[in-house]
Amino acid sequence: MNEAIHVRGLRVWAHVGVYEQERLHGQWFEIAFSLGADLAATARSDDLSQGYDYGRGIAVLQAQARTIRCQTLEHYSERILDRLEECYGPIPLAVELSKCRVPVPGFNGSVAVSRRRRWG
Ligand SMILES: Nc1nc2c(c(=O)[nH]1)N=C([C@H](O)[C@@H](O)CO)CN2
Repeated sequence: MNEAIHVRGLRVWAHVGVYEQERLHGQWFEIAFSLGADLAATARSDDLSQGYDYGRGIAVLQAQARTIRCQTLEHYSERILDRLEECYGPIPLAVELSKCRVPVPGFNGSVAVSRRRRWG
């Protein structure tokens, strides 16, 4: 993929987790997503209507986070890709979804899954 828009650091509170407590109380996630796209038209014209507005993707994922209920990062990332595809059409998409504080005793790191559709 030669050209892309990268959105990083989108933090959302979502009710996702294998444990019932995670789904009940919710927790922080961080989303990074990329839109594989030819940016030349917007670059030449300086006209966003000829390209991809990353603000729309941010807004749809913020809205999704408020309502989604599921167990695994894998499934949540699939649903994120579904939403981005609804928003932008069948373009190359990539997402990295991180759980910011993982409820595993003695572990203070984060975990992430990365997924792609139509990407290289
Ligand atoms: N492959 C995965 N493994 C686990 C997940 C997950 O989403 N994908 N989630 C959990 C729990 O929700 C975690 O937060 C604490 O154990 C466990 N393993």
